[in-house]
Amino acid sequence: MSATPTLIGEQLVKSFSSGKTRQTVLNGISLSILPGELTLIIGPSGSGKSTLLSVLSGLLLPDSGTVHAMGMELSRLSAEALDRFRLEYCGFVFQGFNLFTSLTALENVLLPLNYGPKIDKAVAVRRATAALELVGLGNRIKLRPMELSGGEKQRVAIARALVKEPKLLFADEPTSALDSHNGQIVIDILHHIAQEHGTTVLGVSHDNRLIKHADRVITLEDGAVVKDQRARNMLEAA
Ligand SMILES: Nc1ncnc2c1ncn2[C@@H]1O[C@H](COP(=O)(O)OP(=O)(O)OP(=O)(O)O)[C@@H](O)[C@H]1O
Repeated sequence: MSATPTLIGEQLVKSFSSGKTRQTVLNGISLSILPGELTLIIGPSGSGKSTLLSVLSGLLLPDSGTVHAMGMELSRLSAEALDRFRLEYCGFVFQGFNLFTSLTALENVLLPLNYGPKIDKAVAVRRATAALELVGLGNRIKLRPMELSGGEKQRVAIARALVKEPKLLFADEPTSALDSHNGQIVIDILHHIAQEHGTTVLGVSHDNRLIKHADRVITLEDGAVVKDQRARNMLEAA
């Protein structure tokens, strides 16, 4: 594989204190994530998956170790530069959709375009519509979240994350609120985005049914990587 990693974590350590106890959640993790692939981090509850995603996306600083994203070392960025980095390069999809209930699908997807360089309203509407078409919702752009199914809401959330064409797309449990059919649609969309747009897509899931849809699966246990497999090898092992 000759692609240059877009996301590199080196010796990442993160602990949380609660009262007098201190829990080490990331135990010196090193990993490199490639563009154009859907990489899935799996592992038991509490193994550190969401914490790792937060550290790799700059939402959380590690106690020690470094994250290089798109060639920048995140711990060296000021708070403002880190905000700019996330606005410019990152899209986020979460389990709970986080849509504004009073806004239509189109209005929800338009929101991120209000931040960053100003663009013409007609251009913004065209881009938001294209993002909704990409997730198969071109005919539902005027509907509000309560008129959409869970799977459709998550697809709106993906369109909102995609509208700024992020280089890095982070998805934390994107399918856990969905039934298996809708979960599969969502993971197929994430896979498609990685392959067709060269986006680095990094997802976290405890849903083992998603494994076969990923290009690469990294397994965490107790804050350490215990397995790192490519799809080809997983099929051969099956
Ligand atoms: N902000 C925090 N303060 C204190 N402890 C935290 C915090 N965030 C996470 N933890 C603890 O860190 C451990 C790992 O949490 P994390 O959410 O990363 O695990 P996970 O593998 O994503 O779990 P799940 O699959 O249940 O979502 C857990 O024991 C959790 O309680």
